[in-house]
Amino acid sequence: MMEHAPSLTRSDDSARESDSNSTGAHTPFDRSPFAYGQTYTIPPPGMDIIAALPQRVGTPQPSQFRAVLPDIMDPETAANVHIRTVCCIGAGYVGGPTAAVIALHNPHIRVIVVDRDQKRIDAWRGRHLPIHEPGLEDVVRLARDGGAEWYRSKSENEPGSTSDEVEAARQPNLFFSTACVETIKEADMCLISVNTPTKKRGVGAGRATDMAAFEGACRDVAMNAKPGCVLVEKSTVPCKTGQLMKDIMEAHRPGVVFPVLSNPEFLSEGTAVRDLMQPDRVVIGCESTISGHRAAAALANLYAAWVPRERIAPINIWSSELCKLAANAMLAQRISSINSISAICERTGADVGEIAKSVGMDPRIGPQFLKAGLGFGGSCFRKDIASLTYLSESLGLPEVAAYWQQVLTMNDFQRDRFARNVIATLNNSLRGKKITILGYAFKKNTGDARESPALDVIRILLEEGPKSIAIFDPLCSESDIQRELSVLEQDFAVCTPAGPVEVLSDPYAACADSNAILVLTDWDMFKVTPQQTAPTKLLSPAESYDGTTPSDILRITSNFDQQTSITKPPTPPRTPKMSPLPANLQRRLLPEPACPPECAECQTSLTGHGQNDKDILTPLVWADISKIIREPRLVFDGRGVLDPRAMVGMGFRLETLGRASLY
Ligand SMILES: NC(=O)C1=CN([C@@H]2O[C@H](COP(=O)(O)OP(=O)(O)OC[C@H]3O[C@@H](n4cnc5c(N)ncnc54)[C@H](O)[C@@H]3O)[C@@H](O)[C@H]2O)C=CC1
Ligand SMILES: O=C(O)[C@H]1O[C@H](OP(=O)(O)OP(=O)(O)OC[C@H]2O[C@@H](n3ccc(=O)[nH]c3=O)[C@H](O)[C@@H]2O)[C@H](O)[C@@H](O)[C@@H]1O
Repeated sequence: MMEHAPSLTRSDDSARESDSNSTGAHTPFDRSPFAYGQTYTIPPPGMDIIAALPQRVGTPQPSQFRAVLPDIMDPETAANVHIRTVCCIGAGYVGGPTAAVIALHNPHIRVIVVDRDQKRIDAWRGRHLPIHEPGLEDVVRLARDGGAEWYRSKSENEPGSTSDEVEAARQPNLFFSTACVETIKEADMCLISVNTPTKKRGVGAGRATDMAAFEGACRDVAMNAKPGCVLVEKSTVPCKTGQLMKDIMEAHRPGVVFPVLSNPEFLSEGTAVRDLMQPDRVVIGCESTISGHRAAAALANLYAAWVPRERIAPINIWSSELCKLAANAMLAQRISSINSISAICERTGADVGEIAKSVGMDPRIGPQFLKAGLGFGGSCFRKDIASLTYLSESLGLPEVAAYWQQVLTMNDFQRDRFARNVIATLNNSLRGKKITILGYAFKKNTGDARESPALDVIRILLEEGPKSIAIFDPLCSESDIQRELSVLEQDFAVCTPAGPVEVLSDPYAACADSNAILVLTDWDMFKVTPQQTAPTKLLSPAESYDGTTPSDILRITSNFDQQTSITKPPTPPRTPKMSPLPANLQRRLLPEPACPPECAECQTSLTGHGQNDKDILTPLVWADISKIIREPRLVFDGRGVLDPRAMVGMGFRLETLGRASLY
């Protein structure tokens, strides 16, 4: 292995490395971006700011070394750093899919994903992947399990030809392991994609980034990596974290060069595979040193296996770190902007959907991220804006911090006023009342229950002491939802047997006898289609449906005056499974034996072998729901997914964020 190690030492670059003097500080917030042992004087008006930056004695000016630096996009430059083994640290929503797509497109490279969480690693190795992402299963299977040899008739490509040609079997090149240290020792490149949440306590609590996991991963690398191993920040980190990494490496391995790159990830959950397969851009931030450029070229080369080179953007490392925070902040800012307008709409009779449409038709603005609703959730927007706010404050820019803080304030305002409207509409009391929550995930097509807007809504509702809160989500598991809700346990009994909150796997059971239904996720299955406006056949309990599985029939026994039994609509025929792989790769997938009948995951998990992504989209029959909820059939649409006319036509009273009430 060692013979293939990237053979960079400090002497290669000593004249040109732009490392700064370390202050030994532990987070980039502890120091000004210009500090690192130097002072910076604000230049007089009109003076070139770059020219005013302090220069280290003996450090060549950028203009001096630019000419001798190799071109990052030149494949020959990449050839200077031999990448045979990539270690991806962190097998989460980013690490797993990213590693899988890199491995798929670079069959000659071994990609090993490591994590300390044994359960997660076991799941990645098994048939039920730990995360649900459309198309992910096929990508993982081909890279992890290898592909069958394939006899391709030449006539497929050359009509008239009769001879066959063989595509060799594909060897597995994606591995999952808990052996972090051993894998780091082998790696030529380490992608760090561990979690970087907001600090919960201590200095900067609630805003600063908790770098503990990231620093831990860096220390593991520092103590074990081969000299010259390329370190890649994939996690979203505060600007100047690259310096922190260099400081950690220098502390443990003085004098050894470890090039540091920033390669932020822009994928969205629910579309991760598509985003990775067809990225808008791949940003690679590097230092202006020979080792930095060579390392960046090597990473660019991995991506160039499937991403057009013009979409790979080599930039300054600090710009790269900051552009990730800026991108998330600006996307979130659009959501808060349209949500602020939605509040005005409700008081004026304007319709926020119409406004978003007309505003978005201006090509300078564009239609995306203008969907009003409960505001943004998920594990990233809030923490990244908090991080940007904290960074701004640390840099002595309170006005900038206040500007971005307002995006978060507006987000909180939105879910707060939504929940308060529910309470007000129910006569300011939830005592003895049942509330149904349809959708817990922070957005559709993901089973990620983290940082859901639903949590804030539930917290406010619980203050009113409802009789019960029934939650249904097609993909979030009961255990994940309960884990998220457990943060409320200090104030309320929540999911305990005596607690009011229950997670149900059947939407009709969740809605039965409810005083109000709250739609909190934009799942397609909640949308109203013509099919959903027609009730399915209602059966009396006596003539109930003789289906074979309990979930095919729902008998709702409520304290309604009449007992009703309702059949669910027939399950639509299974649609062919969506695969991101081209046909020639799909047919090389190795057959997977079925799980044993007692496989617990098969009963509960919606991910894994054979799972059809469209199975989770079986539409809800609102006409049936109108018969099982209490008068006045209140529905609160927090995501703007329900058609007002259709809902009112079915007898519902509908309240939608950003629209005047309809009933
Ligand atoms: N979730 C998303 O859609 C996106 C997340 N990001 C960023 O990517 C980073 C990772 O996010 P997720 O994948 O969502 O996090 P995650 O929480 O799903 O996964 C992180 C994994 O890292 C593991 N880990 C932590 N420290 C470790 C160590 N020292 N050694 C080995 N494993 C370790 C944890 O056990 C966990 O499984 C974060 O910085 C996030 O901001 C960026 C773009 C999209
Ligand atoms: O850094 C990250 O983690 C990622 O964060 C977001 O991706 P994600 O959070 O997965 O999902 P989004 O589609 O951005 O939605 C975020 C939240 O905003 C809400 N949203 C989105 C769009 C909109 O118009 N309105 C709206 O309320 C969604 O419902 C969801 O709660 C970004 O879109 C990704 O580019 C980024 O990589």
